[in-house]
Amino acid sequence: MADTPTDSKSEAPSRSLADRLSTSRNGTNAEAPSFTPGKFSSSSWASDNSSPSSQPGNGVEPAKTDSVSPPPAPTTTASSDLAPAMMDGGAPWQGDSEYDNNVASALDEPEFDVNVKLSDLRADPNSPLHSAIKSFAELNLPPELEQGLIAMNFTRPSKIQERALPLLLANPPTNLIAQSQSGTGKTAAFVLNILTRIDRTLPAAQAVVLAPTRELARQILSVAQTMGSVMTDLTFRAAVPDPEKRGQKVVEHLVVGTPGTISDLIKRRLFDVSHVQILVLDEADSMLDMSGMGEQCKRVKHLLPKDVQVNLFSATFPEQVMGYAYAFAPDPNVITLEVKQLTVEGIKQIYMPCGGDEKKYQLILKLYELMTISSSIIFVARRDTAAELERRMVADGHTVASLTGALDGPERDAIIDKFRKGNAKVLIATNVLSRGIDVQSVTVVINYDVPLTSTRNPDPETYLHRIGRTGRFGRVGVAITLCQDRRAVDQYHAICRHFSVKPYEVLPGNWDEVEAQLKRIIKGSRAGKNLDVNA
Ligand SMILES: Nc1ncnc2c1ncn2[C@@H]1O[C@H](COP(=O)(O)OP(=O)(O)OP(=O)(O)O)[C@@H](O)[C@H]1O
Repeated sequence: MADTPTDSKSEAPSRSLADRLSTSRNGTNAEAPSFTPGKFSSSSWASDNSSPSSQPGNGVEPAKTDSVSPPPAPTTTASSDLAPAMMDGGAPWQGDSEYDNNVASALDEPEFDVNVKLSDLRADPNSPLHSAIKSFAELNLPPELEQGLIAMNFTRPSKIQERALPLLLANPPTNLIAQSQSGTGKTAAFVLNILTRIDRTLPAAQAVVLAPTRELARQILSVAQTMGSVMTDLTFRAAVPDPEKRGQKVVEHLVVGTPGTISDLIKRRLFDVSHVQILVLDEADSMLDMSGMGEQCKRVKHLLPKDVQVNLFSATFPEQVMGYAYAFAPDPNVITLEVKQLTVEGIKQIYMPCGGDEKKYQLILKLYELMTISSSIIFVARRDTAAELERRMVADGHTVASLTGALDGPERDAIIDKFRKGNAKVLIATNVLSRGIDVQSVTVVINYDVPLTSTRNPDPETYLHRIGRTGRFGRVGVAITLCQDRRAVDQYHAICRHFSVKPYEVLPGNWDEVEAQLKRIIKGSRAGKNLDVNA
């Protein structure tokens, strides 16, 4: 098992992937993938440029309503055959316990000519980034928080922020179940409510946010710290497994953590929850999954004051968890989306049938040869697949890192931080990273394995969350799913049918043609429309 994060410069021969990957960040915007460095110059993905997304409006229901010579390819094993410890996340969550190189490219045009501004997206009432109001000021937030929003560079609310905030901020506090597409700003919605309600003169914990992984908990905490940066005396605590903090009392105003750690702190009387007035579950549908963290979340809630305001946020609320959601957050206001509204138009969805596991591995190498990618995540189903894929890619000269639940907390923190900083450009991950992680430079997500549930059925929710690691807040992204056999193709199509999505099929083989197709797809992204890639 390649437990060590590899960014192995010593082994990197002539073809270091990192050398060919551009860190194309411009302001807060990441560059969309382009092709064949040297031939195809990167487009200027200027700040605020992106493709339009056309999502129907959110419906607000008011209240009550993986070298050598040659090693085997990383295998894709049916999840039902797995020792549970090999799996991370997905459905259900495992918790925090946690070639020919002859591409005669015709892609020598300097750049695509279509740019669509974020402001255009915001003007489109069907976009999830649209809001009727022009600024956060109209939400009557405390002035210090407006300063925090300036620190975040947020000028206007997104649709979910515009709709959720008035419901969250109203008094008496009411529970909320809120759904909005990936990357549309749900974090800010619940953090703003929390920061508005905390009484800083009271030196006690007043808000608890539960997240499924330490990475997401740390990310949420960091958003809150930035937003609350001008609020003097506001204190924060990450409650994730951390040997250094074991035994330390929780006295901070806002506590963000994983449910196991938080319930443990409360039970050991290290966390006085008597002043907690807000409980937020991010990725609430996976948190409430009774085969996952549901019991731990219930336990935490039962330890909190009875009148706590409960906020459940996610991009997905499958029908089977809605009952748990209503029981967990009684009498809520509800903001929901129809299933066909859930996919983000800016994320171009591609699948590539590739005829076997070894061919799948070769395809990965080829894709990284063809595309100049800012940052990318390769999702795999199993920890051993991640380890083997990492080992092979490194042996083949690529610089990659991998993050799975097999690593201990500090190792995970170091890897995700390195990826965020752009010091690792390719991250191989299990589903432990499929939800919530916001790294704007991620322009490509590759599903090395079609996401499946523990019962080996197609897993649309995990798919949606995985591909949602790209295309954040109006940016362009590409999601490529590799299908090693007919069955995987069928499983992929079942997922697409679930979301009423018509994916692009790109057949490997003729690499000139593959390159041309990918180019057309991305061009279509920038133009905000689906082009006929076979045209
Ligand atoms: N009003 C805003 N203006 C500009 N950028 C924003 C705004 N709100 C959020 N963002 C940015 O959008 C990105 C996505 O936000 P966030 O991570 O909260 O999305 P999310 O809806 O929680 O996604 P997911 O479902 O994947 O968890 C972040 O980089 C955040 O900084």
